[in-house]
Amino acid sequence: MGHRSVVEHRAAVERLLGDGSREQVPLDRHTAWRRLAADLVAADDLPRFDNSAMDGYAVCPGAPDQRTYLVVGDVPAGSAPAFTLAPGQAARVMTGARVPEGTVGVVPVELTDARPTGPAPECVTLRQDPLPGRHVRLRGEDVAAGAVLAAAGSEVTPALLALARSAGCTTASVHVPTRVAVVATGAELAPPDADPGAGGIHESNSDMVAALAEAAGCDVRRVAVCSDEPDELRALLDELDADPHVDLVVTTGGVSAGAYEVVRQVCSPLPTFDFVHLAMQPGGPQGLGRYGSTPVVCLPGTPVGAFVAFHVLVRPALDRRHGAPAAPAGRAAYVGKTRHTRPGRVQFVTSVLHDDGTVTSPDARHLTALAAANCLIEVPEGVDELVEGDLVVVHPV
Ligand SMILES: Nc1nc2c(c(=O)[nH]1)N[C@H]1C(S)=C(S)[C@@H](COP(=O)(O)OP(=O)(O)OC[C@H]3O[C@@H](n4cnc5c(N)ncnc54)[C@H](O)[C@@H]3O)O[C@H]1N2
Ligand code: MOO
Repeated sequence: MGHRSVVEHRAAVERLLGDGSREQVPLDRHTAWRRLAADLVAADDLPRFDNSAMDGYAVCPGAPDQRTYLVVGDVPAGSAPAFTLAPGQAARVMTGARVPEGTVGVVPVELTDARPTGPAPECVTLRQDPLPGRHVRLRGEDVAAGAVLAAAGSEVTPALLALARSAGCTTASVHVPTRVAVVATGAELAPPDADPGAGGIHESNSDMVAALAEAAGCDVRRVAVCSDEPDELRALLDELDADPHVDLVVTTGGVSAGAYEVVRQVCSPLPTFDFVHLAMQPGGPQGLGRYGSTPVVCLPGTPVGAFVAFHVLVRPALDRRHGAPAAPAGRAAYVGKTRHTRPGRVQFVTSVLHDDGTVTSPDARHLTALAAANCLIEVPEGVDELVEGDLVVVHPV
């Protein structure tokens, strides 16, 4: 086993996963949270035409003291008035309706003598002057056709969906989700509905890693649990390699120094694989390579190690494939309580970042600490103590 820095291994995972692809997809709710692969450009003006922001009367003012106007038309939303207002004329308009040519301003129905419902009256008396532009939304005032609504790399949020659809966009070029298979290995692992027996445990990594992959924008195609039998893992990897719908396999367990390390037994003889011990804790033992033509990233079996390794090593490569901007180098926080750390390796401590900017770490070996964590403190290699009040770098998880 070689020794490798986190930075070096993260780069190796990025090289292994490579670039993703892009596709043109309908701009609907299924596109939400994906990343744009190209700028999204308005197809239409928004608004598409001058329209009323109020239920009321579109008015073309007459004499300065004129209060009562002839109502020459009635315009519900969705219709296009075929007439033009002359000075001294008004038309009843509904919110969102196209205002007739000649409209100077709109007076809300509440500020007139007209009843809000029923047929339009012949005349209307205004209690407010029709101010120029008042309650009129002008064509293109929000966005002009051809304007960039969101740059490549932006996430398609529900609000961006609303903007883009309103501006007439029907499709978008987005990054294709990486199709992932997750394989948890270990003879001791019992599925949730099985009795683990005397020496077995409740299996948990497979769905944790699958959920992390989905949160990273992946399309999880397969979640499997495999024993420590090399032939069983080989058969499963053969099957996944033959599946054209799998871009990446993530395994957990079976990579350290024991006698039954199935992932290492099956993969380390392959010249395309590399098993290393990273200068990082947890998540130190790691492997990566190609099984056939399929990239495989091998995470350690401890749930905390697998979680941390996914965040620190795999997520950045997925973000890159999915067009997300590179994660910031972390944010600063103050240590809330003094604690020892192990020197000699970079530590990623599952921790809680509080609203007051302090960060505390329950016993990081425990899954309760993992479940409570909202960040990882990155403790540099040489540091053996985090002292209350010290500034540290944290990464949100
Ligand atoms: N002699 C050495 N022993 C170990 C070393 C070492 O360097 N020398 N490294 C330790 C470190 S650090 C880690 S991390 C683990 C990694 O071991 P493996 O990746 O081979 O994982 P396993 O041995 O299969 O399992 C470790 C641990 O996690 C539990 N586990 C495994 N898979 C699951 C799962 N899907 N769901 C829930 N829990 C799981 C498993 O039962 C073990 O308790 O090696 C250390 N040993
Ligand atoms: O590196 Mo292991 O993941 O310490 O626990």
